[in-house]
Amino acid sequence: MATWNNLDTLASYKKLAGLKNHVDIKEAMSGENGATRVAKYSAPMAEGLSFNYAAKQVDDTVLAALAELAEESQLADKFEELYNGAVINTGEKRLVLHHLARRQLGTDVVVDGVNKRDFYVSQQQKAADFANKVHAGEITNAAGEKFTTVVQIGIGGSDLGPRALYIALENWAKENGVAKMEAKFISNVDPDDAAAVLKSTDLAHALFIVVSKSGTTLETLTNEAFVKDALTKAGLNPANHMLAVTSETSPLAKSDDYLEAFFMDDFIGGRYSSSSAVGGVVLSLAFGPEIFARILNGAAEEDKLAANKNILENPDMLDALIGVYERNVQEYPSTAVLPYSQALSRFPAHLQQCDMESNGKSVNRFGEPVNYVTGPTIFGEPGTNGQHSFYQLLHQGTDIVPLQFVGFKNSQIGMDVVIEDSTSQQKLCANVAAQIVAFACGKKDENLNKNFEGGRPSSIIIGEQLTPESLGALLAHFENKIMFQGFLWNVNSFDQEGVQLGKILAKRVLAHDTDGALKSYSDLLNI
Ligand SMILES: O=P(O)(O)OC[C@H]1O[C@H](O)[C@H](O)[C@@H](O)[C@@H]1O
Repeated sequence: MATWNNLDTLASYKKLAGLKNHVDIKEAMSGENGATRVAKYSAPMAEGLSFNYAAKQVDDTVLAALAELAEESQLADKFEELYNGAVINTGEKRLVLHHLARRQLGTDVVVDGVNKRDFYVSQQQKAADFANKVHAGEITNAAGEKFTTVVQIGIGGSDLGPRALYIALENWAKENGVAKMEAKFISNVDPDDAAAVLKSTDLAHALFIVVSKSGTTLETLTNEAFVKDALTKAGLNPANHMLAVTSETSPLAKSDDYLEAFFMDDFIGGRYSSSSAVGGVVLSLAFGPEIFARILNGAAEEDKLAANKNILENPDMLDALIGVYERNVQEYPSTAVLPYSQALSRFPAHLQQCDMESNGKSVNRFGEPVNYVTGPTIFGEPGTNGQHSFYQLLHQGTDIVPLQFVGFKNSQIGMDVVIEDSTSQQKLCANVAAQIVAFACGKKDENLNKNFEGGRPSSIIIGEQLTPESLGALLAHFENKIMFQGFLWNVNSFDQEGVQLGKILAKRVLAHDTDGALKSYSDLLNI
């Protein structure tokens, strides 16, 4: 059994803390040194991806200290315990089994007589069979016509991951002849969200998936009622158009109002649920079950690498360790995720939840306050768009923001044009290469307003093309990175008590049970 200790009690952490500013990135990345580092500091990921950390503030000395930290904090042992079914989510006393939904790792985990691997596989099979029947026209609307659109109703983890994955493969699927149904998403309780989607959707040919692990989320239940109302007003029977994805213990599971229900369980956290039926049903309907299976395979391949004890061969663990060095030793408050891929436009939004809801904690896994900083603020946008927006602060602002770039050598659609001797894809990739060096090396100018200090660290994940497999590997990389960081900070990354208070107060506002400032704001907003 691994032992769980606070980061600041570890001898290896104290050693690491002595290496503050050990590497001058500007110097390290200039001239031939830079070229040597780019070749040397790269770790293969699954599915042809690679994690290049040449422009991070590391050298062999820092890496050796990070390896000691990984060993002393027993990261690999903790991961092994997690996927073999230990109660890692101490706050809710739950297992953490999203890796098992990808089938590859670990022994069989049996809870209350149920083999969990078999359970997840059976739900995937059920989603696959259902999707195949919809595509074949064996499951149709009341008029016997095929469904053409699928609309997911969910929020947080029941929206962000599946939506990011759908958008990531939408064009790829069309290009590769596997686009089966258009997918849309309703998440916000703002009535304009549901209204806009409903107005642009052919209701008679649409399937709606109500996705809520708990089955109690206000926004989702409200939007479900909103959609049912629209279906009824259109003369359609909601029971012929609605599906549910929920946990077996949720109130939704007991309803007969759905054409079909698919299940996950309490051992898969909302923000880690893309690999379960939460992502599986919508993605199998949109692209076919084979494509969803390919995403899972990519994730499973990355998970295998995450089990490696050697940090130089474990890009997920290494990324996590470098992130903790940046956060706790270098004291950088935030991290930007910058995919140079329009298809990944919602991936940073997914990571915002996955990372900040997991590691935005002030107490350790035993409920005691920690004396060090934990999860950084995460934000991001695709490049090159971000360059024309917030990169000013990243280049010349007073805070240093570590950067995580993602880039692909090839586009998904392949349509391109040569303008001034280069393709658009080449321009995209040229920009990410330029940014890494600009951030690291800077450029001296006598005019301080035009001076670039440099010394701003970044890493890049490079792939051939964004495919189902590489997307799965990318998803798993960040999930595993976040998990390892939670282990290092000794926090429970798998609960989210911090979201409760706002929900409780909103209920009080709606019940007119307010006083003080809550009453004043309620009045100002005309509630
Ligand atoms: O899937 P649900 O139970 O409806 O939950 C949806 C989301 O809402 C909650 O407030 C949590 O903060 C998220 O972790 C969760 O993903």
